[in-house]
Amino acid sequence: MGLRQHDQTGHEPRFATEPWSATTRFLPVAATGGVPLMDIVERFGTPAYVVDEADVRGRCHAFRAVLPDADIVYAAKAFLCRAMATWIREEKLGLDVCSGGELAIAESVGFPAERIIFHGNAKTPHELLEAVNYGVGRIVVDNLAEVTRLAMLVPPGRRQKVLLRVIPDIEAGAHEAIRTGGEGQKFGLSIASGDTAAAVARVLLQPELRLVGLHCHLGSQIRTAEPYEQAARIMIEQLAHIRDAYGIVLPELDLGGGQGIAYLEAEHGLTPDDYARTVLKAVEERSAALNLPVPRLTIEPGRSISGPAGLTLYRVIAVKRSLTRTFVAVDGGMSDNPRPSLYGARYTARLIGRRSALAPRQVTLVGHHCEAGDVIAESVPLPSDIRPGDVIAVPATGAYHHSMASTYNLTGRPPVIAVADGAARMVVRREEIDDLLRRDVGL
Ligand SMILES: Cc1ncc(COP(=O)(O)O)c(C=O)c1O
Ligand SMILES: N[C@@H](CCCC[NH3+])C(=O)O
Repeated sequence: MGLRQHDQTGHEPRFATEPWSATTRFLPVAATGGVPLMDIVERFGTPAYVVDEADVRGRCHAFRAVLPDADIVYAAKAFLCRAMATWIREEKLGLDVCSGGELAIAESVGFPAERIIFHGNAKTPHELLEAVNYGVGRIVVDNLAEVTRLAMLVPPGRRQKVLLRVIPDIEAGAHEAIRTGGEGQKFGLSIASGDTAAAVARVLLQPELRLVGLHCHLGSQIRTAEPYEQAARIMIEQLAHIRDAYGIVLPELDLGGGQGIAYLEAEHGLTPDDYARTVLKAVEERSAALNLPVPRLTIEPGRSISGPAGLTLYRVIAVKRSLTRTFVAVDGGMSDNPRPSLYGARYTARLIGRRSALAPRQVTLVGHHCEAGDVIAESVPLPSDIRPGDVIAVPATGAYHHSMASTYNLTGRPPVIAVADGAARMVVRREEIDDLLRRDVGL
């Protein structure tokens, strides 16, 4: 979802779905959603997360179009609620879940179990049991101990399909905290240490488990295709090693997610086209070279499906001109967007609801939390008459915002408002003080 700038007619910005193109940008584009943002502010208040259903569905189609033979599995951790799980189910994608909570949402909308992949580096026995009982299609084994633990939970007469999560030893991702493809981080089985080989041997010894393939996930917010090309080659080589060592050809290869998006106007995301072209070529070439059948591919995009489809609306509470900077403080902050403080993530923002003839000036958009680091965006150009009561929209907040929101300073989490066909509806309600107090059982 892009934000249309104020047009010459002075109309309020409306929702606008950006088609996938060579780049993903927040440039003026034709309005399609038809919901004025100020209507949402008036009906639902601020702060509020807004998600454009058509945009989400369009991004699902875009991946499906370029990878018609692959399983496209949406990574729920990016953004999940019942509405989102329903759209993903209707779009016939799979769902990657990594907790009992995410699985419960999937179950609550009747998400087909076979299309679910269950992840996690420390799945509890209870979570494993829930996953097995629901009949999830694949469980991704992350460590050696999990093999027997899982096998013991599978009911007699059933065989649980598993993938092994392998460390391809590739460094990719926008920040150290979201790089998961190298040695020395907590996810997956090392090839170099022999853990991958040991895990294959262990799984093959368990009649309750059926090893169907390998998985890797390099990291997140990767904006070029090269790391995926490398990963595809390394993973195909691992499939060939397994064939040579055990005489079995594993039919599936899951390359995880991580496709990057644009957060700023000057940035480019990794398009499904570029991603698919590079990965398919690498998989086909390397398979042919090693005399392996081309495996069935799975990918797990999260951010690139929900991220650009969302934005956050805030109300300006205070404007402070210090000696060095102008601070624009809004009614949300690090509780609804922890990404700047966790990963140094950068955002842009727009004034909506009124036009200003004044030239923009660079401001620092900050939240209301009791932390000096509670910054939503640095150096944002906003009109110099920005004032309390104004409404600000921050684009590209559809992934890892709602799902990572906290109640810091006992702030209730914002609602999620879905827009579709010119109408807005609340799909997750605002967290009220009563919700926060309900958990506190007192003395
Ligand atoms: C196993 C796995 N798959 C998929 C994803 C989705 O990543 P992204 O939202 O960057 O596409 C993640 C998160 O990084 C992950 O851990
Ligand atoms: N939470 C991270 C992405 C982590 C992906 C999960 N492995 C972010 O907001 O960028």
